[in-house]
Amino acid sequence: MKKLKIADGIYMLTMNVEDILFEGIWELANGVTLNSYIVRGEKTAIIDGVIGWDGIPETLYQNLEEIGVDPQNIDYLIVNHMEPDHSGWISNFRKIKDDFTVICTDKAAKMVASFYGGENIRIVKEGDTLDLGKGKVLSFHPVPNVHWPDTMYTYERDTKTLFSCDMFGSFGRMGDHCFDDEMTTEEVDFFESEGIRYYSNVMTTFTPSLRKAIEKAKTLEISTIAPGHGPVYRKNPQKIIDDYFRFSQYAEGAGKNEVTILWGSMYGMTAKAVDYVEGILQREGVKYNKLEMPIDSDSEMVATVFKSAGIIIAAPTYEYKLFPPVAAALDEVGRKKIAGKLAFRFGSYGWSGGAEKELNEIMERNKMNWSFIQSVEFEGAPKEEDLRKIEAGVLELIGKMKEKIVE
Ligand SMILES: Cc1cc2nc3c(=O)[nH]c(=O)nc-3n(C[C@H](O)[C@H](O)[C@H](O)COP(=O)(O)O)c2cc1C
Repeated sequence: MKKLKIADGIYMLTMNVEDILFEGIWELANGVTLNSYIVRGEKTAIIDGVIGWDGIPETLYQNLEEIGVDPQNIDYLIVNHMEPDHSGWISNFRKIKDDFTVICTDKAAKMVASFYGGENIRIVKEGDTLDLGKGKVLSFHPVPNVHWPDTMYTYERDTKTLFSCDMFGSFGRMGDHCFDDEMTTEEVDFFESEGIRYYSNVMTTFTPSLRKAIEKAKTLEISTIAPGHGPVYRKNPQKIIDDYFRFSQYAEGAGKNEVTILWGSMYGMTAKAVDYVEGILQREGVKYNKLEMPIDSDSEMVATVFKSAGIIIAAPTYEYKLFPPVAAALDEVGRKKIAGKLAFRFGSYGWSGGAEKELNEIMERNKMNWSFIQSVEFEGAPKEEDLRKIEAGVLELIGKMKEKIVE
């Protein structure tokens, strides 16, 4: 666990977590950080926490003492969001001390009580403040359904620091550089990409609420954004606000100037056409990603489809339906409410077809509202004539996707 000073009286405790399935689902190819913050006036508050710490109260003691904080002097536990990756530490903290006040929204209070047992909970509403002394005044700003219904921002007026919890967070382990002003160009790109992965895997379902949270952030004068996951932005907090707005557009069908081929093939017939399409994309100078289902992870798949302006679905018919791993992938994208994408599908069948029908059902069921270029289905191996039709579809996609590009 790293301990860093953010400003006078404000500290960050951060640890990298790897080898877990985030939310029990998402493979973290590059890990994630869990960030916790301490604000010290005459009184001391700790904002969010690190998952269960390591379950050993002494470690928490040691880490706090290294930044000059006696755990016995922590007066307030601020729970911006009750999800156990931020609040799992409450039980362990109780082993050290039990006379503290939990500060949270009304919705979180109910959950704190049901998950950890609830005493000394102070419910806060929009604009309520907590004066810690020595000029440190915290204010609270609910941002419901930024992930869970209970979420709030905590804002420290003296240093203009926004503790934004899941909002403005990203996946990705942090090395020595935890602040935006320390990062190399590669690290900035890494966290942008991990931000997309985080937004698409965890947040995109709540895009309308995230838009409201972006608006609420704009009402606060912000010098520093300190999220629950990922780097702290103190040089240019506007960057992550702008990134999040752009990501919210990806959820509605915009994307980077790239195509994602979401594909699967049992015996290589559809794969032949995928190879052919790759040649076209290379010839046309279009950046593309290939995701073979079920081999690629859902985390990668959702992130890559989410950020792309054009989607090519290549999958055959299987038992009168769409090849199941591709159908499952699209269903997952639909559950995440990734809507409005521009797409083109082709695939092989043996005798009846049926893939197309299920594709339409998935789109309908999830209200995805994707725009499709006329699909191409072919019997057995793709013939010259099929490849010509596929080429026409790909070229139409490349032409139309220009309207979708937001970078
Ligand atoms: C388990 C299985 C089920 C299939 N079900 C159908 C079907 O319901 N209707 C159909 O037209 N073809 C069906 N096929 C045939 C495939 O769609 C056909 O072999 C196609 O060329 C496979 O393309 P691929 O090599 O890209 O996987 C099935 C094939 C397999 C192996």
